[in-house]
Amino acid sequence: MKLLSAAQIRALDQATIREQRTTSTALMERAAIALAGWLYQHYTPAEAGEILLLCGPGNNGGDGLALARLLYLAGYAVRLGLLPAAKYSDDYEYNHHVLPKVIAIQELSAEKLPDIQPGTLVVDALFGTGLSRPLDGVAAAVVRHLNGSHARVVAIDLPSGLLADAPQPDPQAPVVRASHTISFGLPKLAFLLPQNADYVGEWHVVDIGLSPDFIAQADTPWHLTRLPGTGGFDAALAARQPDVALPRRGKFAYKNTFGHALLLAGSRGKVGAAVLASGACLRGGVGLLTVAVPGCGYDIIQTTRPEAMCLPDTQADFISELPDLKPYQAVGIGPGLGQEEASRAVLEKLLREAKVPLVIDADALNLLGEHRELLALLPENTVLTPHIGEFTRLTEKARDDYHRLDLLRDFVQKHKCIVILKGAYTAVAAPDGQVYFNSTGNPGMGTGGSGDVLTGLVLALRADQRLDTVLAARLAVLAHGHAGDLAARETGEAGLVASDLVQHIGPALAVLVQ
Ligand SMILES: NC(=O)C1=CN([C@@H]2O[C@H](COP(=O)(O)OP(=O)(O)OC[C@H]3O[C@@H](n4cnc5c(N)ncnc54)[C@H](OP(=O)(O)O)[C@@H]3O)[C@@H](O)[C@H]2O)[C@@H](O)CC1
Ligand SMILES: [K+]
Repeated sequence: MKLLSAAQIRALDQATIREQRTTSTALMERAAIALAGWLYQHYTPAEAGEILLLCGPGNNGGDGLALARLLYLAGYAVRLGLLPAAKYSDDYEYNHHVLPKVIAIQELSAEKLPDIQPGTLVVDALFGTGLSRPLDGVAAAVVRHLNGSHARVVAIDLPSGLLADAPQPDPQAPVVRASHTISFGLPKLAFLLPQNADYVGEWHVVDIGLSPDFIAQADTPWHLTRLPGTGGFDAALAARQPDVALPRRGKFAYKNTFGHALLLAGSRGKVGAAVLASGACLRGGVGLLTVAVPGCGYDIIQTTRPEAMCLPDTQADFISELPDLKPYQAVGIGPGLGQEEASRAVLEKLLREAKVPLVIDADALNLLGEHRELLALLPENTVLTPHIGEFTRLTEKARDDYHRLDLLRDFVQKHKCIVILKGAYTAVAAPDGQVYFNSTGNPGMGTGGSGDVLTGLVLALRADQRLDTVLAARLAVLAHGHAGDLAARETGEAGLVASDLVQHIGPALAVLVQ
């Protein structure tokens, strides 16, 4: 699914009106009906209490006015706080005109702020995608008052003051802190960035029938990868056509189709990383797996992973030798590797000699960060799986999340590689600069070894001869997160450990088979 800029969303609204021979007033009514439907589902009139709708002068405010009318008609108690302005949008004017006269209206001013008690349900319809400057004056006073009130806040389309697709020009200007944000048709890039989490709260998408043709043709580097069906996501967001699919295994498929992977992992005290990554690789469907470990890891791998072959290094504590690469269709390096000079030399030799896809993680990334000259050796289509700290070591400290996305796109385009930047909405960045955010996973996955599991899974899918690199990376990230969601249903988020992820990779991948 694509994520569009504010300018594209405005064009999408216009295209929808044109193509469907409707009017902007009718489209606003659809938006209001969808919002009302969401509110009916989440709050009965008794749970909602008297709802305060704060409306700005544009179409976001128009949505708020139309919603107030529908809520009133459905038996909810509502009152309005309207921002004074020199000019109002036509659909605002229309919806103001058709308001039932019994609804109480307060004109907002800095001197006379609305009564908001802790727990009051407030709908933020001040500004949406038309925000053209940081909030000041009455609008800023109202938002500060709202943020200080401990109200329950549902934001329409965007929390007011937040831009859909760019950093805030004035960090001092206030932004509404919503509990829920309800977006029309598509989520917004801003929702996926950690710096906005406190403003956006939980976000939801309601379908208002915006032009599918316009969306299909829109050009954007930003995408969200969803699970097929309804699993774990908003119904309106669930992919009818899956965003990515794992091809079914043919009846006569041979294990060569699924490849022979080599994993270089582990050092004294960190052989567990090799165990986790190799387990994930096996559960990820690899044809054959060989694990190269330091001598101290030999018995461990042979015991815990009887399905894998094991190559013990002559060094007991760390990896110092690169095996002959001929038998393998993909090579992964990094989990628990340590940062010994001998291991760095193995990494360098691998980068120079490998003719097959590589997956680079953890300590191997730290070695690349410390020896950046090695980046020039990265074979095309190598997959790197850094978390934010590791990515910073490879590039520079980002000013904010948007700057980090710029750094990410520059990096993959320069090095012709794929970066899986791990986080709440893990981003898969492709060499052409396209970025695919992930929609699965939960905070329980922020636990030791979770990254090792992802590396093993990416390695398995890179060894699969049927998949291209970007598809393999997107599938691995989606299945990894879904495995975490399945596991958390049994363990809870706090009780989730990386081994649980390995156990759930099979069912998580099965959902993606088409
Ligand atoms: N189009 C459609 O069919 C549909 C659209 N929909 C809804 O429309 C929303 C977009 O509406 P919109 O374009 O009217 O923009 P909106 O966010 O209401 O604000 C613009 C107004 O605010 C003003 N203003 C801006 N910044 C300001 C500031 N800092 N401080 C003070 N004023 C400021 C600005 O003034 P100006 O910049 O012109 O001076 C203008 O008057 C979208 O988010 C969705 O909710 C849905 O109904 C679906 C159908
Ligand atoms: K809003």
